[in-house]
Amino acid sequence: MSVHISATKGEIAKVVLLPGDPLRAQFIAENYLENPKLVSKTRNVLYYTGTYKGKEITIGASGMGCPSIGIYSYELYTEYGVETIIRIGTCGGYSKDLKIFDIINVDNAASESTYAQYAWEIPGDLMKHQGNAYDIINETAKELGIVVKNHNVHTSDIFYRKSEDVPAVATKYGCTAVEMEAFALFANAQHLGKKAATILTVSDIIPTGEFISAEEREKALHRMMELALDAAIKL
Ligand SMILES: O=P(O)(O)O[C@H]1O[C@H](CO)[C@@H](O)[C@H]1O
Ligand SMILES: O=c1cc[nH]c(=O)[nH]1
Repeated sequence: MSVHISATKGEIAKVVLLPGDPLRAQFIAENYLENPKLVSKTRNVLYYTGTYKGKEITIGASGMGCPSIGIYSYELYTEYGVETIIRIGTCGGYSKDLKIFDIINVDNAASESTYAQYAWEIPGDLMKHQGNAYDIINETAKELGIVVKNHNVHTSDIFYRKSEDVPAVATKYGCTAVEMEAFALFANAQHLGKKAATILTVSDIIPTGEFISAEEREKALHRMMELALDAAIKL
């Protein structure tokens, strides 16, 4: 039991899939895991452990933003012995070159966030994915015939903003899309010597204003879910 997760130590698997949304975690667990067991519901942030193709996997939520994923990923790595976290999230495309439902396997997350600096004294505005999960996701995508884009993304603290211009840090690193957690996840994993990857489905195209509904964000991300699960069983 940690401050924000009520599971007992043996109830969390070594590999955890981490969407932002607790109801997406519940949907994946109930539709893909064999014998899913609810192991934590502190603050209504749901964690389930079950098996997928015979391997034990935990699926839980990170909440939104660097502070929230910073807490959950730190407790999972340090209090539950988790070795790998794969974030499975949604993102907004900065250009019309991306299409709704495109999938990105994040190489680097660029951010204005002070999280890495102030938490772990890791300087700079770019954090890389950690360990071999990224490569395994790419290999698994090939096997499943799923097209993934290996892009840098922008991790922002901001969802709504005044200016429609692409923020400078995103331009600096060629980020094609924006989300809100990968930077802090990668920072925690680097500091702790753990593995972390982030797979994102494009849910909004910022220049055109296209977007998918909250229900689709919860349920219609099947290819990303299958990719993450089939990669997770190799980790
Ligand atoms: O769909 P999730 O995983 O929550 O990810 C994205 O969606 C949320 C914003 O709507 C932020 O958490 C952002 O990173
Ligand atoms: O952070 C996010 C996630 C989805 N769509 C956005 O525009 N931003």
